[in-house]
Amino acid sequence: MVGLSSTLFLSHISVRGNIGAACRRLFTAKMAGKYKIVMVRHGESEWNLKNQFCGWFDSDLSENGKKEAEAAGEAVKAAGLKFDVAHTSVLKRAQITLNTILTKSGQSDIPVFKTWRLNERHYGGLTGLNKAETAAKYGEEQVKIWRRSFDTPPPPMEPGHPYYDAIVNDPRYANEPKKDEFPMFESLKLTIERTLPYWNDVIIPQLKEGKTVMIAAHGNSLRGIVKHLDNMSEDAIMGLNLPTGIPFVYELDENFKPVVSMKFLGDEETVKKAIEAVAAQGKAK
Ligand SMILES: O=C(OP(=O)(O)O)[C@H](O)COP(=O)(O)O
Repeated sequence: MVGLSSTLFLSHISVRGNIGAACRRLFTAKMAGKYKIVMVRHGESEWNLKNQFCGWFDSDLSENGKKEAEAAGEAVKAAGLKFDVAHTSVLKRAQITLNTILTKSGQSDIPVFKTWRLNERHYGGLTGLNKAETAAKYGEEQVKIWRRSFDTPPPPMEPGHPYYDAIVNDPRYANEPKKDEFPMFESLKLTIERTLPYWNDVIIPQLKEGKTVMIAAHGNSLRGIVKHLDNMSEDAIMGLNLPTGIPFVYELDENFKPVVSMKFLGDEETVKKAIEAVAAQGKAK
């Protein structure tokens, strides 16, 4: 289990190799933001455990992932974080993580919004493939491009794909996304294009009302939000990997620019190891 230490503290680590941004974060971390938002990638899923590209497949949490979600809830409670509203995707690994966090931190009665716009990026034809086997077949460099490039999408999910029907004909998508915008693959760029409208039209207005917001979502849908908030370059975002089940805090100024950026609720060494483990998933072994 990628656990949080029992003596929790807020770690503030640089994971992007961007010295200017790191200095800005260290400097601004001392300033109080006007708006607060806490994000978390769901706990480890069954498919994370099996090292399979998951995307829009609705994988359960693994036993370890359930424990990570509980630890995340304890961390939120220990940090004294209280939310007015929460947002999550339509996928159960994010929803269960959110429910667990809210229950553990004694705030399960807040409004929860669920949207496909916070879904993980659609991994197209890679969905269900083992990442290490894919790296052995196509090369680690190609897998890194598929996983982390900004605008190179994975191959499309064709109608004969083993998970095509389960995803395209899932009743939860009966109303949206519309058939003509239903993705068959997504790059990070495309993911951001459908996530940002939700950020701007739903979440920003709630922040403006003075609400503290929680988001439980996915590695790449959250990387898109982080790229936007921290104004990261396409190169810089390639180096960002998000660990499962470790919440992180943003505080924003009146212009919605971060004054506190990606402050993890976990000890620095644990967070660093969890991030490195995600990055290593694309190795051929
Ligand atoms: O479904 C996925 O993300 P999720 O576990 O955050 O939902 C992807 O398989 C994550 O894979 P990546 O880290 O190779 O982009």
